[in-house]
Amino acid sequence: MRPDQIQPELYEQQLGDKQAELTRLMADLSLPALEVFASEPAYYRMRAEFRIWHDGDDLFYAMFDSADPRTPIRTDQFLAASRLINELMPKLIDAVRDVPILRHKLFQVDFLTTTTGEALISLLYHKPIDDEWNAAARLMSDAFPSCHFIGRSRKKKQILTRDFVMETLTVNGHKYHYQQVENSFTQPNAGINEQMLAWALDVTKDTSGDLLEMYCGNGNFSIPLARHFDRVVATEISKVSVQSAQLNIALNGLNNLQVVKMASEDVSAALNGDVALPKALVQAGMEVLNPSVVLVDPPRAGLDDATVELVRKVDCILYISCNPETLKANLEALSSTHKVVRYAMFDQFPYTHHVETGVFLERIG
Ligand SMILES: C[S@@+](CC[C@H](N)C(=O)[O-])C[C@H]1O[C@@H](n2cnc3c(N)ncnc32)[C@H](O)[C@@H]1O
Repeated sequence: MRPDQIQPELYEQQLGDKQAELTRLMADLSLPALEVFASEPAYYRMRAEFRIWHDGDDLFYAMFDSADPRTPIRTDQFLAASRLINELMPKLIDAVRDVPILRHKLFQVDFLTTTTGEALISLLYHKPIDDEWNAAARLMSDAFPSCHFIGRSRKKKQILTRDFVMETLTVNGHKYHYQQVENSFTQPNAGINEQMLAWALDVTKDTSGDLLEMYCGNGNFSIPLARHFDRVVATEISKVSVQSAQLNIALNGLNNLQVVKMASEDVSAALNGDVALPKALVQAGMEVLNPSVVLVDPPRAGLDDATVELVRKVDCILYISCNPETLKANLEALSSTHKVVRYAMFDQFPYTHHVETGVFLERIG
């Protein structure tokens, strides 16, 4: 992405263009009216990554245009990133510039921030980092209260204080607390995420019984949704995300949500009866789970055939998608048993062609 693509004065127009594009793509499907959720037009991304460009003893943040990937675009401020990232950007460059061990061979900086004012800053190096680097980084970090620093070089990660931030999201007046770990999946646009969570609570408000969730990440959806259900079993492939989800369950005082580390393919094979139920699913209470809703939030590839067959067995399907193309293919496959009763577009990634979509399906007849 080029920084000059962020043009808040054109926000409404780009949102309208995206809505038109999504409507064109989905034209063959039978869908209810589209609910459109707008982003903040600027300062909406809680994380951002920048390359570092060196110019003699000076250095600056750089971004690249995919059409011209060799030419750095100096990026002193980035309107898409949170206000806190914009505040930290010049402060960090000033702190690093005059300390050779921090500056030398620094090639990337990653920021992860929260709506509550915490920041995690990762400094990535093309050189080994050692105790001397650690001491210099600690000295620098004194000037950055509420910031946590990580140094990375090939095969080495030095965590100065911690490698996560604590986020609090407010949905319908309730506060939900989440640990978010460096390099693990988190929804980038906190404002849109709060709107997605409110929408997921709204579409499931009249359902009761149990919830089965796949691709649960750090429990982003599971935690607010658990209040609508008797029991929830959620699954996820990433060990780090599962550990965060376990912590987040405790942080939010839930006792009806179990998270299992397992690939969706294995969950589907077991629940479709192709293989015996793995011990981890038995221990999570899957044998007695009677889901009235299944929630899926897969990566861009969408649902594989076995997972489509699994979700088809459940009366209601809540599907959050970051790729309308694969969503469309999955909806076509599900159209013989389910109909879409709610349909929403969330502008998670303004000024890009990416769009996040939510659909809620009910069994036909
Ligand atoms: C789009 S993210 C959604 C995460 C979460 N629902 C959220 O809102 O933050 C997709 C998640 O699917 C997980 N994932 C990717 N491939 C998977 C697989 N084959 N089986 C299970 N989980 C997978 C990723 O680790 C990631 O956490």
